[in-house]
Amino acid sequence: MAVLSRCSRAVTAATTPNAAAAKFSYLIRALSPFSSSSSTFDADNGLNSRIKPAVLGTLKREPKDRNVQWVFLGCPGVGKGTYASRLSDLLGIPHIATGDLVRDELASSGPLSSQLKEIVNQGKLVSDEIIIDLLSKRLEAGEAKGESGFILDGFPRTVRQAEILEGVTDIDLVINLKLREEALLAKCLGRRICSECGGNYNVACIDIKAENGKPGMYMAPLPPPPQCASKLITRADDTEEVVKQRLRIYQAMTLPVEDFYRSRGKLLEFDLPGGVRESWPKLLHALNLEDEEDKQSAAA
Ligand SMILES: Nc1ncnc2c1ncn2[C@@H]1O[C@H](COP(=O)(O)OP(=O)(O)O)[C@@H](O)[C@H]1O
Repeated sequence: MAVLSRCSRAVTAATTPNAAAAKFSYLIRALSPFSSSSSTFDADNGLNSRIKPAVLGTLKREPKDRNVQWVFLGCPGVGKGTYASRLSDLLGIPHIATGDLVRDELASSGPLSSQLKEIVNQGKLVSDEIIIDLLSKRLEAGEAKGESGFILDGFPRTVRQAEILEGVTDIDLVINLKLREEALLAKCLGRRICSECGGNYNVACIDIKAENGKPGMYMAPLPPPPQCASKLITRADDTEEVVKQRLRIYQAMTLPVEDFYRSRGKLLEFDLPGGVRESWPKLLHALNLEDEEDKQSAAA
């Protein structure tokens, strides 16, 4: 769509968040024809009662409703990809991970490839312009296939990215995944990806003992299915040094994004109580989505 490529170019040229937002607006408005039907958050209620009606409202899929537009926030290794992809399967909404878009670009040996490789392998953030350009193209391709709604993972990662997104579409809910710091590094180092299907697994077995009044935590490994076992690869940026740098950059650049959404009443804080088996049902409960899973299991 011409409008979309015009917008990608416009964002590249923009110098301030407002200018970028104004130009980028063509893009997401074109992708979200129903973006004015935003969720209603009741700031006077408690967190769950504030979130649940919004979630339910967007799941009703009444004729004029669009699909949900959610964002996953959280430190490297917290499990954004795992939970976003499960929710994407459950709700039939695309899971768009900007880290995957960057890795696809790296693998393509396109013009950006060597520039990106250097940035990513040092644990640094890619420029807002490049990431918005990659995201625009992904959204455009999705729109052409009739996609509606999204679960974003890894975007926004700076306040400027959040301002641009907020300026152009309504994000219904931001799920902020939290995990004890001791577990994050081990989770990144244990991460394995199937080179064929892209599935995410983890060989780390996290067993934090209770200490000084703090409870222990156990997270079982997430093993690959037999067909993926011989095709596992490790991300080049999942080395100890680079993960530590990514964690530092998260604190500096992405923590303020949590505040950005918190102040707008869109942030759902979710403390992961353990591994997927323990955490998934609790996350569904927090999102009031247990019925969706029951329906899916019954249909299977
Ligand atoms: N929104 C973004 N802004 C800038 N850089 C990004 C963004 N998303 C991904 N990247 C780049 O891609 C890398 C991998 O991203 P991701 O897979 O989301 O990693 P993480 O495990 O650190 O959450 C990041 O370290 C960064 O270089």
